Amino acid sequence: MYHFQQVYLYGAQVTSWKNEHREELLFVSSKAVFKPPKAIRGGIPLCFPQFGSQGSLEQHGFARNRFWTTDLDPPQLAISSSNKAFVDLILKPSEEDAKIWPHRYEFCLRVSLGARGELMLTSRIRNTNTDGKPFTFTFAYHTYFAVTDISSVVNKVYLSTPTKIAILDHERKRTYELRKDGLPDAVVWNPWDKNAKAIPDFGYDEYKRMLCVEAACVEKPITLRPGEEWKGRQELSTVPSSYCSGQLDPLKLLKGG
Ligand SMILES: O=P(O)(O)OC[C@H]1O[C@H](O)[C@H](O)[C@@H](O)[C@@H]1O
Repeated sequence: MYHFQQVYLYGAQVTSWKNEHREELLFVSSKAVFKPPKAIRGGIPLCFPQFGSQGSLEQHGFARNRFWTTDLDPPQLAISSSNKAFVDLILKPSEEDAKIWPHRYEFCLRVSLGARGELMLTSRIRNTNTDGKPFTFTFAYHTYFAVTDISSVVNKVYLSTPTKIAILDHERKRTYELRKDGLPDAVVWNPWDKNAKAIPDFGYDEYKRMLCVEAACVEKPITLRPGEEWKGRQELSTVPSSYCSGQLDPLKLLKGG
């Protein structure tokens, strides 16, 4: 039995995902601030409509800093027998948002937990502009994975990555599997010691126990015309093995189904 402890509606951010041993699989800083208007340092913030600082908006866009509401009329999505526990959330622009990003949209997010404990996030973004104008955005699931001890990781954007990514935690003999659709890029980030000290909501030495692997669409921004919809999906699961143990070959994992 897996435990899905918390879906935080602020920023529609998942802040906890536990396995059958009640071990936390996501990292949240001990100094994280759970108070608007600030993104929570950890979990899975959503970056929209801008990833990073390349653009006129605040870093990673505003979606992670907004209150979302429960979507009472969600778009039709297939519900399999193994995917019955879910919550539908929606974000629409406020008048203030429209001043900094002059577009109308509906961002529908479904967060679901599968029978094997897999955590799935499906984002559907629709252009609802009535002035006939298209809009363009970049996007990422900025997932903070909890790891035992970070070894050698650099801040990099990988373009056109495979749809499956494996993150190996040798010490815990745990491998995270990240599957993604509609998200061709992947950003790997860890602030490391000096930068971590400059982040106020990040605890001393906590950089050693986290790794962000972000399923993203950053190289080629997405453009939607009115009425068009984009879908981006991320699925996280774990397998109790590691490359070191010889039970899992990452190359086979990436090639496999
Ligand atoms: O501090 P934040 O705005 O949450 O951003 C945290 C980090 O996110 C991404 O991974 C970027 O590549 C980093 O440059 C950035 O520092």
